[in-house]
Amino acid sequence: MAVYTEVSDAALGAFLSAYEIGGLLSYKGIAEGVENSNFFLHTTAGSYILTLYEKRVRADDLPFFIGLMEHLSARGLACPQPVRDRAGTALGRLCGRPAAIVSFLEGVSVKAPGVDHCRELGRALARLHAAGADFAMIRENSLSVAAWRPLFEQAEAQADSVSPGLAARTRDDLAVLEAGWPAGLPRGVIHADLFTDNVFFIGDALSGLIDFYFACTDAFAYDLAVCLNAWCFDADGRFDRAMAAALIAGYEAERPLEPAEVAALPILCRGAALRFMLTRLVDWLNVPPGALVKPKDPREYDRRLTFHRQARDARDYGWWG
Ligand SMILES: Nc1ncnc2c1ncn2[C@@H]1O[C@H](COP(=O)(O)OP(=O)(O)O)[C@@H](O)[C@H]1O
Ligand SMILES: N[C@@H](CCOP(=O)(O)O)C(=O)O
Repeated sequence: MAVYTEVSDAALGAFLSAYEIGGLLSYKGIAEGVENSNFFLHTTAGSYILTLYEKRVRADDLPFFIGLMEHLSARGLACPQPVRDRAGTALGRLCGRPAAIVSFLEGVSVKAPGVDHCRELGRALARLHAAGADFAMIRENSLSVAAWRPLFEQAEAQADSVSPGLAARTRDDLAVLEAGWPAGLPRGVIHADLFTDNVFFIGDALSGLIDFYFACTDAFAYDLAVCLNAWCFDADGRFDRAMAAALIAGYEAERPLEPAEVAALPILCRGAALRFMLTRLVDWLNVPPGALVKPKDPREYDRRLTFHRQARDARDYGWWG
């Protein structure tokens, strides 16, 4: 359960008094998520999500995240809409943390996605990229290639205790990725963390995207690479090319990839896998005492890297041109 900061009834009541969202009927900590503390709020006016921003979220970045959700909602993308208080502010402070209230989205995340889910996801990802095109703010990706070696250095000494040989494998990956990381690809607003738990469906239809707290300005194809990693490996860690083909086809139905993006897909996928392996590894080795959180397993992404290391070109990822 990701609740790093406990919120008392009294503190929440005082915080909510600044908003026009009715009287509080109930609230509870949300079991899913790993980054922030999230609470489900039920008020006389409806349902909302309260987020207290924790560790990896920099306060300076919050105006980007809040502004982006407002921008995307205004363009019809189904994503959380920040709620402003009576003073017109969407960012407050609660229990010593920056905090915001956003609209509640209906839908459920799929644990075992299929081809149709992947096609829908691809379309939604391309629509997100299009809807962000005229968003004025810039946020560089603070978890891109330059951040990976410093992350690894935090965990290097203990890496082999998590998986034998992990330190050496990671050193090799870093050398390849730092030498060959592509520059100059089409870029704009990307989600950068569109895992299955951040995508809601109602029946077979995609109903919303959540969790924009890694969103940034980076290569569109890197976002696709994050999704290929998160959606297209089965429970045993085998890559499912049919799901990947559907994801890419869904994306290309809205926004065809440029040749340079197609050529870069293998290295982008390898880099995306390393990024999640490293943040998971650091978290795995540093669970805060008393935190109600289940860290995610870095070994899942160590296994994905085995696939990416031997991939030759975009066809290995289901792209058929
Ligand atoms: N706007 C929303 N509508 C409905 N549920 C939400 C919303 N935002 C978050 N949640 C719920 O809270 C969980 C954790 O949110 P998330 O933003 O992924 O947290 P974290 O950033 O801590 O990983 C989600 O898996 C979902 O169940
Ligand atoms: N998606 C990341 C962890 C971030 O968690 P989220 O709940 O914010 O998606 C991972 O799987 O490592």
